[in-house]
Amino acid sequence: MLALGKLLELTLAGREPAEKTQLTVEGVRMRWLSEGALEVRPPEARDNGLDLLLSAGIHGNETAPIELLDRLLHDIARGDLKPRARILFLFGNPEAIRKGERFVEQDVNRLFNGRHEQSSGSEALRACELERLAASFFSLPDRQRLHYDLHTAIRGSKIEQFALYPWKEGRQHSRLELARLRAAGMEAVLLQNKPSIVFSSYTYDKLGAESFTLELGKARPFGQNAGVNVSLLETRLKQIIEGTEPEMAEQGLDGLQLFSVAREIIKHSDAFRLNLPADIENFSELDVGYVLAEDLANTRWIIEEQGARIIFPNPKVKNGLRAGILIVPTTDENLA
Ligand SMILES: O=C(O)CCC(=O)N[C@@H](CCC(=O)O)C(=O)O
Ligand SMILES: [Zn+2]
Repeated sequence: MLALGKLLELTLAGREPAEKTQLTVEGVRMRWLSEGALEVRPPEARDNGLDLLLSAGIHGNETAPIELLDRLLHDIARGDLKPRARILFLFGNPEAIRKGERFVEQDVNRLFNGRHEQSSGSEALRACELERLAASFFSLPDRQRLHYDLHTAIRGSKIEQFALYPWKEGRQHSRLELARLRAAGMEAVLLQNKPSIVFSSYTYDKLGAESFTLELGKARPFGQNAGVNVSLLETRLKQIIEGTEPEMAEQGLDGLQLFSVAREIIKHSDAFRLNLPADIENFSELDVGYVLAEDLANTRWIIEEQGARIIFPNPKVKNGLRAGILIVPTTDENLA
């Protein structure tokens, strides 16, 4: 296998490759761009016009998606997977990946869409670099742009695999992309309804990509991901990469559950209290009238929405950040 196929090994060792560019036997060019960043380019005659950004390890302890990208890269470097798409592989937070932690000083996934400019430290610099790498990758005209930012969650979930679909004023969510996600094993999609500071929102909003955060299961250390079944996603990604994806029925979302955001729960102060058991699962339902959280100055978050569910509850986030998302079921009537 070509040395550049070992991007994960290089990243874990904090090493630069001796050769920055290598060609596979198939004529696929692999180019190391920066720590944890590698571009794959098919021979011109085989290029099908898709630019695919695959990122993982934005949170350093979310290893199943990192292992998945590592396998895809190995296959490309061995010549077993023959890309027709241009691909940018990104391991988001190398320092945190080496430490096996979600982040070192601050959550990289709260530093996009300009937030890194109001901050400092290595993670703010990394968010800036990731924006630059993504912007440069998605700068070629007249090409399709697709970004999957792969994650695993802190806690268990009643719905194991799901996607979050960013929002932009005047832009409709695509039914075809949802059908693609369903085929890739996603059971639910959260349709966002306001701007956000996560990586997928940046590439959706500023770079015009179809972008998604994908949640694939529960976060575990390297080598302990047998419980995270990414086989449908892996098969789909290989098909997207090789340009062999089966036709998607435009209408059929095949039981995909859709949710929208009712409210984001923001932690305003150290007095913030979240009234949920520590082991509560994502997508747990909450009854109307339930006092979900309390904060400074007698602020209370009380459930008013029928069918409300909670995802990503986390009272340990820094003040000013999201400590959970309250979601409600929605329909497919506003899809493009
Ligand atoms: O399990 C959790 O609480 C968080 C899992 C995770 O890292 N999720 C992403 C979602 C990003 C998005 O909103 O699209 C995150 O919180 O950064
Ligand atoms: Zn994550």
